[in-house]
Amino acid sequence: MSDIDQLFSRPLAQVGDFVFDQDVARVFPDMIKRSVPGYPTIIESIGLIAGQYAQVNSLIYDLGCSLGAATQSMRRHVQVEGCRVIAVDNAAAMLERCGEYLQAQDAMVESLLPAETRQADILELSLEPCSVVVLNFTLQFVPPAERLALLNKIHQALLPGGILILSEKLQFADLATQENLERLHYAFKRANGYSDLEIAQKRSAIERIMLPDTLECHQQRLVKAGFAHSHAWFQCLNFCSMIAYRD
Ligand SMILES: Nc1ncnc2c1ncn2[C@@H]1O[C@H](C[S@+](CC[C@H]([NH3+])C(=O)[O-])CC(=O)[O-])[C@@H](O)[C@H]1O
Ligand SMILES: O=C(O)C(=O)Cc1ccccc1
Repeated sequence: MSDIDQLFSRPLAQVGDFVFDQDVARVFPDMIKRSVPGYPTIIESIGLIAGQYAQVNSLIYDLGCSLGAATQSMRRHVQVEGCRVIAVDNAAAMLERCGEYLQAQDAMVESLLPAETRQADILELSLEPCSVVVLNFTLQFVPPAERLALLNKIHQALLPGGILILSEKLQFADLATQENLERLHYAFKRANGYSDLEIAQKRSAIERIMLPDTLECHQQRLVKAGFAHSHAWFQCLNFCSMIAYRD
């Protein structure tokens, strides 16, 4: 169903900005697993964590769902009456495949948590009251100036006792730490079969559109958005996942 990622394997005359189009949708499961250290663990754990915080008769949002890996995991783990997942992405090619994967999951497993897809810009979407919101490697693609407003909106929509699960690639203020973890991330990609050319071209494609923040920046912004309590629950190299609590 999904192909091997070879999108950056040939030398390109010019590397344009990365877009979530049909070519990316076709290889995305392979690309993200070979590019993000800890991704399978994060996906499985999102289901587990959501299972602890999902509330009866409430919504769960998966914002920037791509092909719906986090949504599928939550559907496997959450067994709460009247709960429903809304999986949102603004990329038509990604969301179309997400819908197909969710249908395939329905065909394989009985009585899963209901899930629906919605094509929308998460910056414009109005959120209904919800118990769990997932931003799994999505905030890093949102323009930095819009990030606080998005987190504010999420905090306002969360029910008391609700949580935001926020996963991001991290930047480090300390130069040596930044260089060490970046080098290890490249070693991870090399070990997963990417060539130096693929790594360099992918880096050029994402450097203008994917802008990671430091952990401190995330924590301070979460506080500003109203999340008095947050902490990391996972880090592998320069990739991290946090939980932020709506008191
Ligand atoms: N403004 C926006 N509105 C809606 N969607 C957006 C927006 N900006 C970016 N996206 C979407 O956010 C997703 C980011 S990928 C998330 C992986 C997934 N969460 C996973 O659990 O596999 C991360 C990565 O590729 O590194 C893409 O599908 C974009 O179209
Ligand atoms: O590939 C990278 O270097 C990344 O940081 C992660 C990534 C994964 C999939 C699409 C875009 C970025």
